[in-house]
Amino acid sequence: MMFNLSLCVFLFPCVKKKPSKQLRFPGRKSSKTPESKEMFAGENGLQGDPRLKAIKEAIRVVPHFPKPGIMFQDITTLLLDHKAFKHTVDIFVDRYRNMRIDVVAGCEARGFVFGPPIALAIGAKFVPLRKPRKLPGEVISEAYTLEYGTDCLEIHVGAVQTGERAIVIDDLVATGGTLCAAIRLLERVGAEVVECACVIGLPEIQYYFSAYSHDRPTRVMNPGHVSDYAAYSNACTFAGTKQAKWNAVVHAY
Ligand SMILES: O=P(O)(O)OC[C@H]1O[C@H](OP(=O)(O)OP(=O)(O)O)[C@H](O)[C@@H]1O
Ligand SMILES: Nc1ncnc2[nH]cnc12
Repeated sequence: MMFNLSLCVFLFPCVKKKPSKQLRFPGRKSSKTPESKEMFAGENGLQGDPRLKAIKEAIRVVPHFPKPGIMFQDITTLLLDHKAFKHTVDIFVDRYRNMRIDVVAGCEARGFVFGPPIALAIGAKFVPLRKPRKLPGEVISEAYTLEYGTDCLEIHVGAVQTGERAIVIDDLVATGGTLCAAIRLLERVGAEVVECACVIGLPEIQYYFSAYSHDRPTRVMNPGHVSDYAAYSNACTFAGTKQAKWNAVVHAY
């Protein structure tokens, strides 16, 4: 996996050196630990729920897209299966409907697919976090690093009020860079980020987020794979910034 170290140091000043072997996956035989499969289901009464299997089976995995080595998790096939798509939204709605959520923030582009139906169902506003130069009003921006490149997210100033309770929705967490940028944006405009929710979690990020962070969970349903170095960087970002006290724990399926 290509990784641009100078960019990493610029974006994530808490990352000073490459993770040691021990930091990478100590004691792990496989990235798909039994605990990881059980945590989300256990906490949400979903253990053995056939909907999770249906969701996972509806997601197509395309090897070597958009670059050699990337196992691309394609949610467009999930959208073709209206039952599996509805199950996906229902699972998140069940979790968030009684959590006093004011804001559902979706990350462009695939967070725009899952975020709005969740927002409508729980009675929250939907706030798009967009790629640069797409929002017409006054914006603030956050740069981040991805599994296969770098990017930036923006939010409209005034879309979220100080003290509002927000969740961040996306289809997938790979390195965690997008979620980190989304959290930073929402916190800069005064929101309280309660949780991040993704349909798909890539297993390596689960390890790093579990190792480096604590209280604020990130909810995911399905596993894939990821650049562990970039995941490490983003987990360190959580641990090394003002968000340290409510970081993320990813539960992969
Ligand atoms: O955890 P990360 O390493 O940040 O990667 C996850 C992000 O990458 C993908 O989006 P992408 O930026 O490719 O944009 P797209 O949805 O417009 O294709 C995906 O939909 C997530 O938003
Ligand atoms: N492996 C992957 N599949 C789909 N979207 C992604 N975004 C980052 N990594 C991805």
